[in-house]
Amino acid sequence: MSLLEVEDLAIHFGGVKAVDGVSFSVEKGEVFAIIGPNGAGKSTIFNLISRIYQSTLGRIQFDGQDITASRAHDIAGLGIARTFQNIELFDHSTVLDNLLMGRHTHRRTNFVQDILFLPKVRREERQHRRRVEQVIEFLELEAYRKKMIAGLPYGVRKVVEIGRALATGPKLILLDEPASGLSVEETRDVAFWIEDMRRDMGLTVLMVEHDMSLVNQVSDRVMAVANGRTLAMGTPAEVQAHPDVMAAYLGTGAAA
Ligand SMILES: Nc1ncnc2c1ncn2[C@@H]1O[C@H](COP(=O)(O)OP(=O)(O)OP(=O)(O)O)[C@@H](O)[C@H]1O
Repeated sequence: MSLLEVEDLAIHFGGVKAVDGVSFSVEKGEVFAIIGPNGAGKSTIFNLISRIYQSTLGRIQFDGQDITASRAHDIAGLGIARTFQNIELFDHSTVLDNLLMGRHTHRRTNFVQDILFLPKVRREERQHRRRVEQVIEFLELEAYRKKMIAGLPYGVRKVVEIGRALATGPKLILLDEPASGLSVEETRDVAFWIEDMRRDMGLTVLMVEHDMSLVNQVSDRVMAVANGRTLAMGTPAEVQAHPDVMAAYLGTGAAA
């Protein structure tokens, strides 16, 4: 069974069919990219999977469980983490604290146990810190651990955003335009990290991305969407050569 199965997913905002009957599945350990012109419905697909939006129609299954009606704040606990196109970090907290906040979905102790700082709480706290330290090492964030988010360069904040998602210990990570606003060198680093996430952490990656160099470098399969519908699915080369995809991008050159 696939790790993620999306069947006939649709959401309508008034008259706008933002997503209009999309089906795809992502296998465990796969890097799967969704591409498409602006307004195609890519972020809306992410918002449906992370349960920020409720679908009008369709079904989403994750790890053998129907999550179509799950609550957004239960999603991280199930093993799905995401990053946002517009970076959603706490600007006036340090890198370390932002990553520790990512761990809160795993809190198994209650308020009274926390106040008394029982051994169980201390053990849990050590586990959180261990995981966060692994993420800091993995993403080479040592130099920034005590720095406030607000003072960091954009490229570093993007990496911390990935770190916050990784700190939750997901099975599936949703990356919303991980290369947007990054330099060629920074994009190359993101490509290495995506490959390492898969190889060293056994993660499955679902990514929305406009940067075709990144898509080509890391994706096993690509789905192209336009006007809320699937245009083509296959290897990066197959999808970019598809006549409907070329027509959808005509004039933008984005898929060239
Ligand atoms: N909450 C909402 N209310 C109304 N319309 C919405 C809402 N969210 C998305 N849409 C509409 O759904 C369509 C798809 O938007 P979406 O943001 O998913 O596109 P996208 O492919 O992610 O675009 P981009 O590449 O520019 O981020 C657009 O027409 C958008 O205006």
